[in-house]
Amino acid sequence: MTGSLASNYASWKQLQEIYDKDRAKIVLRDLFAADPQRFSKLSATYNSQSGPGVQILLDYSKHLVTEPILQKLFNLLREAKVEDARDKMFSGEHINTSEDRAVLHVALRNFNDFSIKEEGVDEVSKVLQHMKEFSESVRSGQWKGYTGKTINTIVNIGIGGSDLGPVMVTEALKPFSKRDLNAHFVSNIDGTHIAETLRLCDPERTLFIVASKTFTTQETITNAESARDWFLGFAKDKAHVAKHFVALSTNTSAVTAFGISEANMFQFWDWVGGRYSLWSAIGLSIALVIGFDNFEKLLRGAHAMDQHFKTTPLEKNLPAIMAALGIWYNDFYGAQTLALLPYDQYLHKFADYFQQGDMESNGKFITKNGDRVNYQTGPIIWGASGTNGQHSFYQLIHQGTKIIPADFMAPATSHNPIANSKHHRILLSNFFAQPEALAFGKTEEEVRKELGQNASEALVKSKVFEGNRPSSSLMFDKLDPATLGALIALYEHKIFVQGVVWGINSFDQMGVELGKVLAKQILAQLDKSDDVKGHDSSTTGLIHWYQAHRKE
Ligand SMILES: O=P(O)(O)OC[C@H]1O[C@H](O)[C@H](O)[C@@H](O)[C@@H]1O
Repeated sequence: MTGSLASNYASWKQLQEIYDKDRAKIVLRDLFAADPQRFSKLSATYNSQSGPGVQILLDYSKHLVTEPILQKLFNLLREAKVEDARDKMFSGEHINTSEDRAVLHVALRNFNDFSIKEEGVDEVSKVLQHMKEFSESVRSGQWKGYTGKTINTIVNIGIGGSDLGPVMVTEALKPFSKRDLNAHFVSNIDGTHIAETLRLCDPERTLFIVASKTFTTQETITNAESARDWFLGFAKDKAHVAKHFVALSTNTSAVTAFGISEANMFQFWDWVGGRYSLWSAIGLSIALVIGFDNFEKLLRGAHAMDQHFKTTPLEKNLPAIMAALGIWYNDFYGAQTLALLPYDQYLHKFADYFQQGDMESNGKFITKNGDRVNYQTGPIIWGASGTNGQHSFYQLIHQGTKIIPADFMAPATSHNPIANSKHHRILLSNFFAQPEALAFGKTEEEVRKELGQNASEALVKSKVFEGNRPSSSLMFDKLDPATLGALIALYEHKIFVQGVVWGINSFDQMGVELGKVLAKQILAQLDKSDDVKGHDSSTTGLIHWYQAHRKE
């Protein structure tokens, strides 16, 4: 079976030929010199067609592509039937084939716009209403803790998709937050995480949000139980749990078994993937922090991007363009990673968030048909906010031996225009300078001119920047809820398009299971050295070392 492999597409083969034959000719200095219109040709502006107005500029002119290459990349998307797959997703077909599920995070932010027939979709607005009422009651002080005091701290207990989205979004939208409501996020099973967080909490004024799609995740349930024990250590009476614990889940029976009543449960559905769940009840901590109206704007911003993705021809479709460029580097240039580099401190968790979003979605070597791919699939996602990265890892991006495509992003206007916007102007001058330096570098001739005749050969060589290092630049007005919603949806759909081309199922995550199963087996063997059985000598040796050294 090789029918499902992307490398069999005619356009893939043509792209390979171009790469093999012409790549030495793809030089950004020359391409820009030859065409003064390159920026206007290879940039696109997104204007939201609904919801709060959002504009995003995508400049992709500093990429190692020509118009014919782009055309071939779009041919590839068409050959892979991306538009057809997209329509199937939006209509609720069970495109998550291994789990026989629909993939409908778009239904969570749809506001009854597209018609989607799937069980649960008609309940979305009811859950949103529940989230609205609850978040307003907590924020207004109407909701009281067991001693009659208002809530001043929320603790979201969840991991993976039940943690990263709320963490990233609440950080990104801090200017919209209720500053006197503290928000903490506990994810790690390491007892240090919950212990250090509880030190910051007043049991009379803390609300715990247990966020777990399955409500069986070991880390989350263990952390939630420890939080409940801590709380009951003060409150004593189990009846008080109702005022301090709510659950976000698809699993009603496990939630009630934990002791949280159905009235305090916010439901979602199996067609919401964990890493696509911040739009669902999993976003309750977001609604609490920024208010429901802003949460709704986040959703509307994403929905407008959904409309763009659904209706815009591929050549002008931002997610499709970004997906196509990613495939070019990943599969032809052999790039291993994609760096996400936001020049906005509020987006400092953006790369962390899309590490799960992209790598859990497209980190697969088997196609939906069961073939092993003979090409690269999902990239390694990493990054940090600018300008911090410039003082650590950018050296390698500029002069290292690896090709590292990067997405730079920045707002035109800062939420904090301090010192007369001096900071923001310095920040943005770096945002403009880095892609320029990466693309155009500095030639030996330029270095010699700068250093003068007496400079040693070695010094001259060490100061040469080869350039031709590709990047996208994304700009938006100001980071507000709708803009953030659109940006997240943009990357979600980029991931989707790439998964379709590679023929993989972007919506399961079988790869996280094996380690979990082994950990459960090992947990039962940790007490006695004689119990350690069935492992290789390395794992056995490590467990024995731990058993000999532990002091508790
Ligand atoms: O929300 P939960 O069911 O607790 O799942 C939390 C996380 O756990 C798993 O390991 C999955 O790989 C993630 O996709 C998921 O987001």
